[in-house]
This record gives sequence, C-alpha cells and structure tokens, in this order.
Amino acid sequence: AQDPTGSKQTTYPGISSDALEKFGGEAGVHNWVEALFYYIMLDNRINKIFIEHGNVARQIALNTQLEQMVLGGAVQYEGASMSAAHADLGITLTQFNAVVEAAYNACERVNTPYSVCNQLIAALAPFERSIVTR
Ligand code: HEM
Repeated sequence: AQDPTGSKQTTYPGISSDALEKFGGEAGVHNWVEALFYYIMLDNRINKIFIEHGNVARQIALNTQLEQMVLGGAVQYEGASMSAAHADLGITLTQFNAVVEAAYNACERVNTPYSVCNQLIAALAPFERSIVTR
C-alpha cells in the first residue's frame, strides 16, 4: 500500500499514544466515518461530487483504514494516494473546508472527545496540499 501523503512519512505528529483507544478503536473510527459521510451527503455544497465520482462504500472502508493508521493503529491503508484519488476532481479550498466541517460534526455525532477529534483533523490537514487543485 502507498503512503497516503505521497511522501515517506509514516508517523503523524501530534497524535497521542492513546488516541485510537479514545476514538473507540476500529469500531469507533468506523462509526465516525459513517457519520462523516452522512454529513457530507447532507451538504449541498459537496454532495454532488461524491454522488458523481465517489463510491461511498469503498470510501467508507478506505477512510476507516486511513484514519485508524493516522491515529497510530497497526493498519495498512490499501487505497490510492491522496493526490491520485483527488487529482481529477478539481476540488477547491471551500469544498475541502466543507469536508472538515462534516468531520467535526461527525465527532459530535459519535461523541468523540474534542481533543482527540482535533488531533485527527489536524493530522489530516496537510493532505490539503494533495487534494485541493483548484
Ligand atoms: C483530508 C481530507 C480527505 C481525505 C482524508 C480523503 C480521503 C479519501 C480516500 C481514502 C479516498 C479513497 C481513495 C481510493 O478509492 O483508493 C478518497 C476518494 C475520494 N474523495 Fe476524498 N478525502 C479527503 C477530501 C476530499 C474532499 C474535500 C472531497 C470533495 C469535496 C473528496 C472527494 C473524494 C471523491 C469524490 C473520491 C472518489 C474518487 C474516485 O473514486 O475516483 N475528498 N478520498
């Protein structure tokens, strides 16, 4: 599997050693990703991109892997690099930020402690460089 950042980075700064546990382990991360896509699909600024280009079941499975890995889990991410997955979508910073909002709403929905929610979202933020192309 490729490193999702497209770099050689394998550890994520700012992630505490108990982050995955506080997130509720694999089941907790999966619930969070389900809630994330619930809020994405309710957001009229971005849902059309996912309806037209996405495969929600595949994206939920791959995001569950990726987020567990970012939280320090011994999980291999088996999807495409962030740049390859998003290259043709012409994503704007406004659309990226809409997904970040959905991510915070998902944390509230599944009662993820705010500090550990922030750790995950901060660790995903650098992917913006690979995802926002417009
Ligand atoms: C940090 C933010 C993001 C992360 C971690 C992320 C993660 C992922 C992952 C893991 C995949 C699956 C790759 C694969 O199929 O191998 C994917 C695909 C996709 N993402 Fe994102 N994504 C992010 C931001 C966004 C944004 C902002 C949008 C649009 C507004 C978006 C739209 C899509 C779409 C439509 C696909 C499916 C592409 C395809 O199957 O051809 N993503 N993303």
